[in-house]
Amino acid sequence: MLNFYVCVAILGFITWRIVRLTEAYLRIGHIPGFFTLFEPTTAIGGSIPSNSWNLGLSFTWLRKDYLYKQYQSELITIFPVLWGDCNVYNSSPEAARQILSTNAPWHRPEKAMKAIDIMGPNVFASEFDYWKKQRRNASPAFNASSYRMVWDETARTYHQMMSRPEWKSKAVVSVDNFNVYTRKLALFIIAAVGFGLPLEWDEPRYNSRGDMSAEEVITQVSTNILPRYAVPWWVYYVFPTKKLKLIDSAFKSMELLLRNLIKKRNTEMKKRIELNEDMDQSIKDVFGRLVLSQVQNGAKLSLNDREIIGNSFIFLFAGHETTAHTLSATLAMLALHEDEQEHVYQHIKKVLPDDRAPTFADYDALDTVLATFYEALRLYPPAYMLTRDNHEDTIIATPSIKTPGETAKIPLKKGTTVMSDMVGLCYNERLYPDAKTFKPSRWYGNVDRVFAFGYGPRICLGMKFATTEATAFLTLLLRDWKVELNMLDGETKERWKTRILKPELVITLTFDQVPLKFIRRQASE
Ligand code: HEM
Repeated sequence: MLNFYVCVAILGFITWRIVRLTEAYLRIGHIPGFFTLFEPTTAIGGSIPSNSWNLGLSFTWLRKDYLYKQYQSELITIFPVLWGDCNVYNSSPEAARQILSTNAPWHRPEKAMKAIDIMGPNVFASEFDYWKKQRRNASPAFNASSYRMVWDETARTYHQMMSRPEWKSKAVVSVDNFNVYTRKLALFIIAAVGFGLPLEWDEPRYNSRGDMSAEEVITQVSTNILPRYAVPWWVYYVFPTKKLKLIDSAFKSMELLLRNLIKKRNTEMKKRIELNEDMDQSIKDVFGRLVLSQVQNGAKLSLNDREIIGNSFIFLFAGHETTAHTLSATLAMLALHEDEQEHVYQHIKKVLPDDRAPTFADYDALDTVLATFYEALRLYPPAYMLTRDNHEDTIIATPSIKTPGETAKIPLKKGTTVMSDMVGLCYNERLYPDAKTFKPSRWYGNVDRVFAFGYGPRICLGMKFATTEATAFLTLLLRDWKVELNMLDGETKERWKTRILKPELVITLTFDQVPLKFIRRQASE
């Protein structure tokens, strides 16, 4: 009898898959592609490493040299036989622009956004008119005052880092994993400017009562977003493991922390309004601007407490690992390319003669510094996949690869999901000639093609936040220190690169370890 039920279940499953695959084939079968067992973005497909029968989450990176070339097409399809949806992957800049631009019938998929509204509705996880309300409210909080604050906080954090015993008065500093520093820096800047909560470098992780410090709460939240989303609430009660208790406590503490901060800022602002103070000039942090808007316009027109908490969380989610890893990648690339590092160093000295402290007013003049960050971002794009669902039958026009000079018109039916593959796009030779080479000069006076921050109305809200932080940090660090690779005995630069710069693609594209060496520069250099 049991065998009978097992056979029926298997037959049912096979029929269901055949129906799903046939339906998908009729919809997107005209685009070349291939079969695999599991969809890479499902739990099972993503957790099995990339091999001949399972693509794995990192396949766009591992196969970047031939994924699209083998089909002579910049759009391809992937049909998972056993589990998951059949999707289109895109590496064509023209197609990406059409899909991500205004008025297009393309929207972020609901299921992907569920993972990122775990602390409240926010600009990233919303769509249609509700997104417009979110973006209209959140955008003004990212302005020249907040960028100036990003700059100043970055400088403050850099000097705190330099006053640590492992850096202070040292001529050479060998670091096993520079991500530890860039993660801390990015976290500090989001805490200060995103939440209005300046942190101190040396604060202990736990206080004497065993409570987590603010830094520890934010770190735990930032590193446990995936388990918080994936583990159902009842598991915390049925299997209260140490790890789950820690995650639960961190998320609850974060919510309480932000709620208390809103209350405190709200009360302070109301008092200042009564005293007729002009707060438009004095409130610089993003969080403060969101609370100020609530105080001035009421929760109906602006964001309510849950939405402010949801957005603060999203700034952490979207801006922490992305900025931190790109900073490490930039330094790694500059250590690999000494000529480029020397060029940037000479430029910094020219912009900042007499060792004066750089300020936000120098941002534009330090364009060569920013160009190195853009180039590292292109080579290792942290937001490696931008997903959109099609809500109407559409035709995408893109230059034909098979017949150069002609335009390929590709019909995409309603219900199709297109993944804009940032690795594919950032290594597209049509857009970036000599794409594998680290060439910061490709960005001089030309930043229109920075795809790694997205495109169109949903382009990264924190773009200038991130580039300001990067320019400030890289300028300060490169002026004081020459960066080299921290290599194993007898290792070559190429071997170091192959060993270290092999990214993992999970929530974002990250590196496990980035070992670097810093040589203090002499004033006369
Ligand atoms: C190197 C650093 C960063 C990279 C590479 C990056 C990349 C991106 C990309 C590609 C998108 C568009 C996603 C899509 O279209 O589906 C995006 C959106 C977003 N980013 Fe960033 N980001 C970075 C830093 C930041 C920072 C520092 C913040 C905030 C402090 C931030 C906040 C956001 C928000 C709120 C959105 C959603 C915008 C919307 O949907 O309207 N990002 N980011």
